[in-house]
Amino acid sequence: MESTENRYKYIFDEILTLTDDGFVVVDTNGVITDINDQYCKYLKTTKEYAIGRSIAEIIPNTKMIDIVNYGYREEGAILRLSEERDDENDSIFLVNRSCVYDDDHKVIAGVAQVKFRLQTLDSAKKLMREYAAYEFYREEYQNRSNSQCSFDKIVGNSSRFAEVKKAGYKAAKTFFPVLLTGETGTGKEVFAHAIHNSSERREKPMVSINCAAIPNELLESELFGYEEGAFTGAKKGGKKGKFELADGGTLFLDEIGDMPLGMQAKLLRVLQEKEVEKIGGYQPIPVDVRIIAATRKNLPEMIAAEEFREDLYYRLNVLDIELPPLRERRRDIVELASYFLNRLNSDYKTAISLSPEVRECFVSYDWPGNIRELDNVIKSAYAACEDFLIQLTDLPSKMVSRHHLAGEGGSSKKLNQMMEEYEKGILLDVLKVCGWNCQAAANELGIHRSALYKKIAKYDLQKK
Ligand SMILES: Nc1ncnc2c1ncn2[C@@H]1O[C@H](COP(=O)(O)OP(=O)(O)OP(=O)(O)O)[C@@H](O)[C@H]1O
Repeated sequence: MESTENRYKYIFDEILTLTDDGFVVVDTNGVITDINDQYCKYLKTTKEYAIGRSIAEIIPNTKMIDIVNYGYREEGAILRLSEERDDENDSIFLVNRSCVYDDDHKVIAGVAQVKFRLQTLDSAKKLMREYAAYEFYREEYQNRSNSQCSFDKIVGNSSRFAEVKKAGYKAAKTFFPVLLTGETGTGKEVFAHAIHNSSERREKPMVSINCAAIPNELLESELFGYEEGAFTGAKKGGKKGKFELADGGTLFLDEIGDMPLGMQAKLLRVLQEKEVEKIGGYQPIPVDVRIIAATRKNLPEMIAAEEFREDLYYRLNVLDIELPPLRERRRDIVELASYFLNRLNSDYKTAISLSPEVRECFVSYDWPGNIRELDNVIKSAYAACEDFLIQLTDLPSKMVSRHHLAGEGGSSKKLNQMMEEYEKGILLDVLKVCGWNCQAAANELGIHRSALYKKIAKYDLQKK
């Protein structure tokens, strides 16, 4: 049976072999009794040579002689082992030194531990810090996108828009692809976010790509990624494509109507196979992505003109949601305008409001740029306004001149005529949406049913 002393010697040797650190042990005279290979390798010596020699001979600037002579310990000291090494980082380490006592508290040896993996530890700490920062921004981003883009936060309560929101909410509860159509600035992107944020995928990323904004030759690498060395200028380590980044979440393909035909074929293949092949890669990567596409183009017309693939259209257009232009939901205009103005008021601690004439002008204007245009008009009027009230003079001249056709320079009768036309338009919209159910339409308009009958008679409104 092994003696206790031998047993510990074997264990001690094994520990010195297994560790990544350098270890050296000296006796009370500073003579090396043990040293492991890791330390020898660094010192460019061998165990056979070092053991039995004074440590000062092997490491000229050693402190181990003091440690055993004066009996103290030192933790976390920075050591620069050799001045001659050219790579400075390679010669700086963290060192723990200590003396060993026997039962009578007499110094019997000195031990030094050199942490060669200092750089690795530092990198790990740096990574941890960066990961914490990344987590912070990820949560912030998620909070912001969740708070700004959920269906209950989307402004607009006209019956036409409420129907569209309902369709969006229903779509969010399925996993089918969604095609969002509508003029520019009608809120397609906002809707895409709301669908993602109301879906089961909300904890996973929603990744967006604007197919019109990316040059054709880059679109493929943006969507599918590439392997290192795939082409001249490819990044070291390659690059993940949007499909991979959106794995488990949603990929928003904005302006899909601008995707070149060649790319449409590749996209179709990915949607069919549910896997992507990186440029320069051989292994297909499985991806689980929900697609939401958007366009302001008329895809059926593009299909007829052979500019858009019909098979891709049917893949994308499982659920079709059309965002109505603002002029078809005039009841939302003032609410949206107030929403944008309140946002500015709260940001800049002001209390600016809209004059009744401005409201009228807004309701009668056609808003070709839709909600985006309205947002911009509010911003420029807010900047231009001198009192606490936004007046017609603060609006872009093209809007006011059209509005003035009805007011200034003419009689008030002309304005009345215009207002009546708009009232007629709103009544027709609401009646249409309510299927000509007068009670429902009156409720929607917030007027009594008899008042609605009078207006129907006044304008001679009829179901076509
Ligand atoms: N219902 C809404 N409530 C508040 N702001 C909205 C709403 N819909 C859209 N917006 C704002 O209007 C602007 C345009 O919206 P968005 O970018 O979603 O439109 P889009 O239809 O995707 O436009 P495009 O086709 O030009 O890309 C954005 O600033 C958005 O925040």
